[in-house]
Amino acid sequence: MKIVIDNAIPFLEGVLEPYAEIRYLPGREIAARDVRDADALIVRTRTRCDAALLDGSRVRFIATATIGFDHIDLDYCRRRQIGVATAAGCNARGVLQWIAAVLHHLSQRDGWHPAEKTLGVVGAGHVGELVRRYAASWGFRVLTCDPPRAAREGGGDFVPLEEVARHCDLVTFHTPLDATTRRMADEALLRRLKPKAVVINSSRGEVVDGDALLRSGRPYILDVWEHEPDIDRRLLAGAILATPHIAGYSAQGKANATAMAVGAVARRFALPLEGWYPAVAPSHPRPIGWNELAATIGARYDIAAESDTLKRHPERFEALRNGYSYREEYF
Ligand SMILES: NC(=O)C1=CN([C@@H]2O[C@H](COP(=O)(O)OP(=O)(O)OC[C@H]3O[C@@H](n4cnc5c(N)ncnc54)[C@H](O)[C@@H]3O)[C@@H](O)[C@H]2O)C=CC1
Ligand SMILES: O=C(O)C(=O)[C@H](O)COP(=O)(O)O
Repeated sequence: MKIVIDNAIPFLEGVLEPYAEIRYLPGREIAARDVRDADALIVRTRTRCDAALLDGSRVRFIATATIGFDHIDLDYCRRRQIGVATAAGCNARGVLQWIAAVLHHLSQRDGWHPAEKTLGVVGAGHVGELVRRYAASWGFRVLTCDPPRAAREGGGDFVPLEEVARHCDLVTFHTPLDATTRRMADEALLRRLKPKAVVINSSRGEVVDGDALLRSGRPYILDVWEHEPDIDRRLLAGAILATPHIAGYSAQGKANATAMAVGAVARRFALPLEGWYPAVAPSHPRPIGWNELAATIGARYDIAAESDTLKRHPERFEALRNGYSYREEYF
């Protein structure tokens, strides 16, 4: 058996070698000729898994060590009977920490307390639901928009996007990228936001129309970008904070992702690796009050310094991600 693996997936070297021939390659460079004789792929967001990559190959299974899966053509895989496994929820707490750092930075910069602000959460899955819960505990009034959940759960505690736009001082996007969410923050929506409402995007760059965002004059903070790693320099320059798609880069999030990918491959090919987990200290999920957060987040995660680095060196977007010191999850 042969498995082709993105060489930036951490904690993986040596784990699958006893059971398969392994080839590590940079995710962006994995090409059709590399996967032709592979049985399985373990990828990240950097490998587009579609007909161009997979036609004529013998790949039967793809595990992605990421939450998002918009880089995988699921219809094609279904037609070709290629199994796909994702790492649902793996790094949701990493993103929560990024959001906490963002909110704390804004509160310091603009001199407000969460009790004075309404936060809109668009998409309330693994990430959005955590954000909604913690933000409410910090004192924000939280309005949540998630039409698929509202339909499934019969309304629930959800509001239409229109209401988020009308009432929120900050709007954070946590949807997958698909046909319903591509450019959901378009000219029309951005125009309906409050004039000083801050747009925060850590979902996928394509969820927010970057040109429209610039034209709207709304302040914004971005972790994800259209056309990564060749990001729009005007958009970068105008961001309050700009980070290189690392919101989910916590040590525990990466460990979860690798373990979930290994577990999926082990189940599919009957390898004795069920329950394998890397030697990484587990996270300790716990509530954290706003005061404790304010007193600790700066020492744990200097998001302003990270943003300065990206602004000075946008050409290093991918290198900054690949050389990232994964953050520890401490709540
Ligand atoms: N920047 C980063 O490092 C990371 C980014 N992500 C991105 O964040 C996204 C969300 O992650 P999870 O919460 O784990 O996904 P999830 O699948 O658990 O939740 C997504 C939620 O969005 C909702 N949704 C779908 N369409 C919607 C629409 N049109 N309007 C409003 N809500 C809608 C779904 O009903 C679901 O509840 C991922 O798909 C991924 O693209 C995830 C992890 C790290
Ligand atoms: O999990 C996701 O979805 C993400 O966007 C990741 O945190 C970033 O993924 P990679 O850099 O590992 O592709």
